[in-house]
Amino acid sequence: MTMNETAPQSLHWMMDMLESVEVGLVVLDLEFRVHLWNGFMENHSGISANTIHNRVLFDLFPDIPRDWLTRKADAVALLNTRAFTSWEQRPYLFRFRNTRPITGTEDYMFQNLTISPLADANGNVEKLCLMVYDVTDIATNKRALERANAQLSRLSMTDRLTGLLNRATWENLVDAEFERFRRYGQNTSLVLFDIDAFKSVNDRYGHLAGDEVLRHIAITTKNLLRQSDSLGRYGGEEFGIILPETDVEGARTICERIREVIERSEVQTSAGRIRYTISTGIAQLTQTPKNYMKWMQQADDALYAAKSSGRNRIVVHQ
Ligand SMILES: Nc1nc2c(ncn2[C@@H]2O[C@H](COP(=O)(O)OP(=O)(O)OP(=O)(O)O)[C@@H](O)[C@H]2O)c(=O)[nH]1
Repeated sequence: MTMNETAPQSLHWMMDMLESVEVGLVVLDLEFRVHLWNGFMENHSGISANTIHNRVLFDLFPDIPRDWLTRKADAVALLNTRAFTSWEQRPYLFRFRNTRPITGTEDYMFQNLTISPLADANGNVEKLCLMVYDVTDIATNKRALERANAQLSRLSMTDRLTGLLNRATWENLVDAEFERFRRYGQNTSLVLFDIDAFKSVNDRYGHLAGDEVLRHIAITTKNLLRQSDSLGRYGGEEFGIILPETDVEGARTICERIREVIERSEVQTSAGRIRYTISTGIAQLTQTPKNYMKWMQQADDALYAAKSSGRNRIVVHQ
């Protein structure tokens, strides 16, 4: 406002600005009746200022969390201070459709909200101003970044071909299980298994078909295990399972089931139908091994014994 302007003129301009600013402005009295509803609010709600004038906000917006907003507004009026809520605490107050073309992936407009006290000439707070900021772009970017980060950390823990835990991640779990045993002495079994004569599968059907066999073994085995068991791809055609709270007899039963299901399966590949078998070594954790690597060595010795005694069988480390 400059000195030359008359007050009504400046008021007119200011009202124009309030009308057209890209922020939602709502003035409410302490009964939540609406006294100002700017263009932003009209455009996004489809409700005109004339319609909503003097109406109680909650009557036209039954979705607004009444208790929450009342508590906030009471505090603002009582303390005569502003309150702020970000989209991360509450994605939106007014359920407006997202109209941004670029961030059209989100259905609703994300909003930051400020509630300001409006005092009269005597300093009494009788009205409140809600300022509604459209932060859909920021929220969408942040969410996309979070999703990308989550995917990256998932990728760095898993094997690309089979989606199973990769060697490093799985070995860490073996180590953790070993430490748990040292403390609590629970039953735990470790399993290593390996596809028999996999080289001849690759030689006969090609590497891509070999890859399909690896995916088949991953899905088949995973479906036969419990959520609490940890399955990993240890090497090329070698896999490992940690079976917590499982003694050697339990482990043998599970491994026998896996062995049988695989022996009966036929993998449909682009190069033809492939049948295959696996050899398995089991080592239950006892006081003997000094570290988890020794425990893995025991399972690997058992696997070697299964291979050298004819394949398609299970050997338990004694
Ligand atoms: N298709 C495919 N083959 C792989 C992959 N990783 C390792 N291999 C193959 O797995 C085969 C392993 O061969 P070997 O170690 O001789 O073992 P094997 O032929 O299974 O014989 P045994 O284990 O003694 O029964 C090799 O031909 C590797 O090329 C992979 O990611 N994809």
